[in-house]
Amino acid sequence: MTCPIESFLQLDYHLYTNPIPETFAPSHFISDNLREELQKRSESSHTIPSMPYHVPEELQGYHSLVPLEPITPERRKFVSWFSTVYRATSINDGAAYVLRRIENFRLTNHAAFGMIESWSRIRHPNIVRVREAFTTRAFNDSSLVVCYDYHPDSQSLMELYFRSMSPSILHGQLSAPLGRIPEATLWTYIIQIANAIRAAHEAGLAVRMIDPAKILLTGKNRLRINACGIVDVLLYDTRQDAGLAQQDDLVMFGRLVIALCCGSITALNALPKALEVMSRVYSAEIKTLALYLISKPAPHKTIAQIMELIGTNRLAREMDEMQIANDRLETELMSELENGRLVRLLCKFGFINERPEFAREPRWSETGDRYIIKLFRDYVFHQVDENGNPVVNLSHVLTCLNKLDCGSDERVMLVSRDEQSCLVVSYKEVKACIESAFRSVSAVSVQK
Ligand SMILES: Nc1ncnc2c1ncn2[C@@H]1O[C@H](COP(=O)(O)OP(=O)(O)OP(=O)(O)O)[C@@H](O)[C@H]1O
Repeated sequence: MTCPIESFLQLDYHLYTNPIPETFAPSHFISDNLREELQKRSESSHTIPSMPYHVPEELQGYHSLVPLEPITPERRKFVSWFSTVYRATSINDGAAYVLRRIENFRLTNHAAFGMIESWSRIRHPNIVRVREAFTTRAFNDSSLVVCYDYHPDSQSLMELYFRSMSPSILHGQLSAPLGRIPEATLWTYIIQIANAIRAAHEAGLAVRMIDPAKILLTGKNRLRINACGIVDVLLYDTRQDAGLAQQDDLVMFGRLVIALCCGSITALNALPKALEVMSRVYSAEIKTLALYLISKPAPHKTIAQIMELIGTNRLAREMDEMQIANDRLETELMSELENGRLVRLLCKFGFINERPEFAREPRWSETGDRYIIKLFRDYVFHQVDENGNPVVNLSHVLTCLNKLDCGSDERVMLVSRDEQSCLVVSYKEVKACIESAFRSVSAVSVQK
């Protein structure tokens, strides 16, 4: 989770959708699940821990720094240094980013930042984008800071699959894995990680850290390798040949696959037992792939070959799933597109109806175009039943607004509240009235 500090305020997401009128057709709006997911992301981007924390007010063009993890005594080291991750807002574009600070790190060779530049040129859907790096004394030490894209409400594979487990499982006593990852999901993960490694290797880089704590799940089954480039800077002086480091990537990848299959990060310490668990639970192909990944380096052992081992069938299936997910999102987007259009129409209504400046001039709203708009507003929103009770029918409202927006020739009978006047007009005519009334309001308005 991006905000693991427990005392954060929790929102009840369903308050946004309840109560749902009986006539409410859910297909008019994005699904509750997607709304909840997006709402959580938005909330994560704004939450701050309630416990006190000390951060510089401004840091090389970033402000509003917020730690994304509690600073506890049992912190793990990042290579040989302690690190802290902050969310921060950029002064340049107002967007949120992640700043990973390596504490007490003294940069001896400025050329090391060349590696960050190389990483920043990689734009890949399975790699958290690297933005820039700098050193700073703003934390009262010499710190290295690397800036990454921020993925709100993401969770690392470590948090998702390993941290909630009992210490015996974390420390290698393998039993049937708790919360076993379905094989289809595992293949999705394998393909995405392999794809990220492929992008890095093709650019002549090595990922150097394929660790469950540094792989983020940023959406449903969507992985991104995080914290790229830092190890290149930290170990710049003792850097390894890129080819050897790339071979190491494949071994780390194999270890990760075994850990995910067995539900233990130390599964490799008892390899025969781990392989037995894998054979029991997963297909032979996963075991073959994992064994090949952890095998000794060889000239032909490359990420391209791993892709071949994964097989075109699986890659094609993954592509199908991605396109289906894309279609689903486009459909959801379409319904919100309609809503955006309708909100603009409603705003126009709001600007025109019951303007207090014209209150002393009833002719403004009681004659011509404006009168039609007033009656139409009543027709859309203020319907009553035979007993005079309000009718709240969202479908009626949406249908009318859609017909209005497209200027349909369909006619509608508008009746005044005192039932003394009655007009038959087309939606097209009402639309023209709204346009003209809106134009006359905006002509005398002070544009902001
Ligand atoms: N780019 C990012 N976008 C959103 N959240 C992130 C990003 N990078 C890290 N985080 C979140 O910040 C927190 C700390 O990240 P970090 O990589 O230090 O993980 P960690 O679990 O503390 O690992 P370690 O034990 O190795 O320190 C995690 O909750 C992680 O999900």
